[in-house]
Amino acid sequence: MKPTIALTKGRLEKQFLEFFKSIGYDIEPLVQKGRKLRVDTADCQFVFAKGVDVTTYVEHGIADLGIVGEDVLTEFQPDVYNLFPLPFGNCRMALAIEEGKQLPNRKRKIASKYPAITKEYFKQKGESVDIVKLEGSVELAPILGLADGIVDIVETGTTLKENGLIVKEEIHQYSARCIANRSSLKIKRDTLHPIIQSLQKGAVIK
Ligand SMILES: Nc1ncnc2c1ncn2[C@@H]1O[C@H](COP(=O)(O)OP(=O)(O)OP(=O)(O)O)[C@@H](O)[C@H]1O
Ligand SMILES: O=P(O)(O)OC[C@H]1O[C@H](OP(=O)(O)OP(=O)(O)O)[C@H](O)[C@@H]1O
Repeated sequence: MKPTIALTKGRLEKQFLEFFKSIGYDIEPLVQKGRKLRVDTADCQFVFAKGVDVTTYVEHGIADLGIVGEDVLTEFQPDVYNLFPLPFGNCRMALAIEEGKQLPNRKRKIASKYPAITKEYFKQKGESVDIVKLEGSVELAPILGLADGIVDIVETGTTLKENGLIVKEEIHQYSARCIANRSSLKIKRDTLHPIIQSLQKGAVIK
């Protein structure tokens, strides 16, 4: 049986394919997949899902391995093996505010797609905040007066800059990670070993 790998759709998918090709795997069936969500290559079966769902498929053993952002692992704390970092998906989590403004001297309102990371960050600082959960375009929240600041992913900084925001504090650096189902790793050791080895070796070389 081929190993099943759950791959985060979108940004990480594109970067993973480049990486997978660079370490010698045939990605043609993946490039040609169209809207298919399950695709076989010579070596593996791939399923495509949103990041948090990747962790769910791996946690339940439907996928043996997963490729997911470390931000998702930190936010949702799935019960999986967090195996090793991959050389793509680099970004940072940061607290950002409007340029030229300060956080107010009252209980702060912070908007984020990552309420658990936000809560933990302010808890470490000994501060209780009101968290407003958003699903995207988080940079809008301070501009429109919904929040005093945001906790969000920053890569190039373009989205912050073009919306008049600046990083006030960096919280964490992240990359993509390879995760594994706990029992697959034991039961399917022989099937998984070669692919894990080459992903890990490729990640070190890059
Ligand atoms: N601007 C970015 N630059 C680099 N990596 C990013 C960036 N934004 C997100 N990421 C990383 O890529 C992963 C997938 O992000 P992506 O934007 O494709 O999906 P998402 O925003 O989490 O969900 P959605 O599918 O709703 O857009 C994130 O979990 C994070 O690790
Ligand atoms: O620093 P940058 O390179 O500009 O990237 C950062 C932006 O990318 C992500 O959003 P995404 O594009 O996933 O859209 P979303 O806001 O709808 O989640 C993230 O939430 C930031 O908004």
